[in-house]
Amino acid sequence: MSTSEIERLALAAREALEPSYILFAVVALLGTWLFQRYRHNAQYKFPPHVPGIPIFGNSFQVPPVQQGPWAKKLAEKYGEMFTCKFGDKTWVFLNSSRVVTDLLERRAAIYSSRPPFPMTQSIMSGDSRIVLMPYNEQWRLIRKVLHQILSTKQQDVFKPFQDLESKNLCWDYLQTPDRWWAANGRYANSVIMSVVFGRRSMLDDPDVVELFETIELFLENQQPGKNIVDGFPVLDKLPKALQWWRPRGYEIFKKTFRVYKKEVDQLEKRMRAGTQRRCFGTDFLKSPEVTKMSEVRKVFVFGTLMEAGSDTSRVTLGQVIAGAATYPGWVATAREQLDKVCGYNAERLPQWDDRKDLNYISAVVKEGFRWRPNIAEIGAPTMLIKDDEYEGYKFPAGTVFTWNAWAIALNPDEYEQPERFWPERFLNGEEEQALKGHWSFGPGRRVCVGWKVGEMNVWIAIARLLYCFDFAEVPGKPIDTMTIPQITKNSQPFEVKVTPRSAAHAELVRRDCEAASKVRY
Ligand code: HEM
Repeated sequence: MSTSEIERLALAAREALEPSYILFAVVALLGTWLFQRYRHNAQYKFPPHVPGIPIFGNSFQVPPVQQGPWAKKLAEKYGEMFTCKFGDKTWVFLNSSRVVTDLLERRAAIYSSRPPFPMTQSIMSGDSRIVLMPYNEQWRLIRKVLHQILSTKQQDVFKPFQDLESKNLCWDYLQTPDRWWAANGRYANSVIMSVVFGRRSMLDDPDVVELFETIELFLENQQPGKNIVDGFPVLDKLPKALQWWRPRGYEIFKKTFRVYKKEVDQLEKRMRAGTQRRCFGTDFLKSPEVTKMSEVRKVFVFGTLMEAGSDTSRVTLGQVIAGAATYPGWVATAREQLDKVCGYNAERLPQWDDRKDLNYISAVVKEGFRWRPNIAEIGAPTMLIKDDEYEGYKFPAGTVFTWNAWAIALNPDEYEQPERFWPERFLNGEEEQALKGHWSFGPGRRVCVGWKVGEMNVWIAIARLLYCFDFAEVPGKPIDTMTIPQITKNSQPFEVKVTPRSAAHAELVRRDCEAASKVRY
């Protein structure tokens, strides 16, 4: 190719990147696509539409964070179902347990896929985050791997780590009570790190801090309306050079991959040196499943475990603490049971074996999941893969459905006095059935694969914290439980005063928990 030809092509490429050309290409592509979609969807019938604007629909109405209260208000206006448009995606919000059960559970075979997310899944996650994978063979393969480590059969693997780490948690609360949020994060992360990588994590571990940063980057970008290409996946067909969001997404991918891979590299190094104790990671790296995965996918299996296993328990512990500070009445009831089992004068910490005698604590944990479902405030979107009809509506394949978590959890038709933290509502003989009575782990086949680990993390930690510590609102800084932020950049989402229940309880923590903070592996 001659020099002048190269110059001509370079000029053409520069011109192609002019904003007016990009705009023209985007509008032409979107216009054609939307027209086709409009004609296609005209044959179908949806629940009431929330009015939006042409092309973008409701994309600019949805708040960037804390969408729960927004979607709850709409449910109050529209009833059991309503429809929104986010870009070219049609979302149907399911606002009652009845319709969630009917569609996402009973018809799970066709309601369990995910819509395409070119930004958050393809670019930012190298197509490898299980939570966003379509319902296909790759999802099944990874789900099976995760199930092997997280299922209820694995309880005995997790219990000793949860025992040790929750003692360390009590120790941290005693030593640095104002760092309770960081302590929750360390606790949850260290349980999963111990099982998966055979190593603990300590308070202020820079790798843990970075991990929580990548989680928040993902959560921020996953909000509907945040990335135009996730609203209009057709834009992914533009030449890569015209995709202005791509470099930002790729930077996030690089950071996320680096954070995950660092742990995997260190694990492999310890394995080569013969110093690594057996753990999930050592077994997984030698398993036949791993040979069917690319390097990125393998690293993301580890990353998913670290990520999903850390933030969720940290947040739920925070919710129960907020519930204790704002509705202290139930704490007294919890302590009646705890004191009866563990002693009225701080004789010993609650143990796993006490669980059968501490059904009130199991009810507290369930109420903690229900009360303000902060992990997925408007649920997680699933995609219908086949046309379907329901109660007079006709949905095309490709429609997105979600359970409106905040709206259901706070609906008085579903729960009496829903805003109140009231564990008694779960004292119904089903205290040990952690998935029953709320949707915080999601419905149907995409139900959280780590629910048992998460529930156990919260159970033992809360039993011990409630036995040993008091939680109170800070004078002049009441906790607004309806607006506890989801994304906090590693700072605590609200202020709370943590003090030992008595000198005897402080002494118990010193006696039984200090040693846990010194264990190293
Ligand atoms: C502590 C409380 C936890 C809560 C409230 C929670 C909540 C959720 C929710 C709402 C979903 C989405 C469900 C759906 O799409 O329908 C989910 C998915 C998931 N969770 Fe959890 N989770 C928790 C703990 C954990 C733990 C400890 C792990 C792993 C160590 C974990 C791993 C996952 C994974 C891998 C998925 C994706 C599953 C899939 O798409 O097939 N979670 N979780």
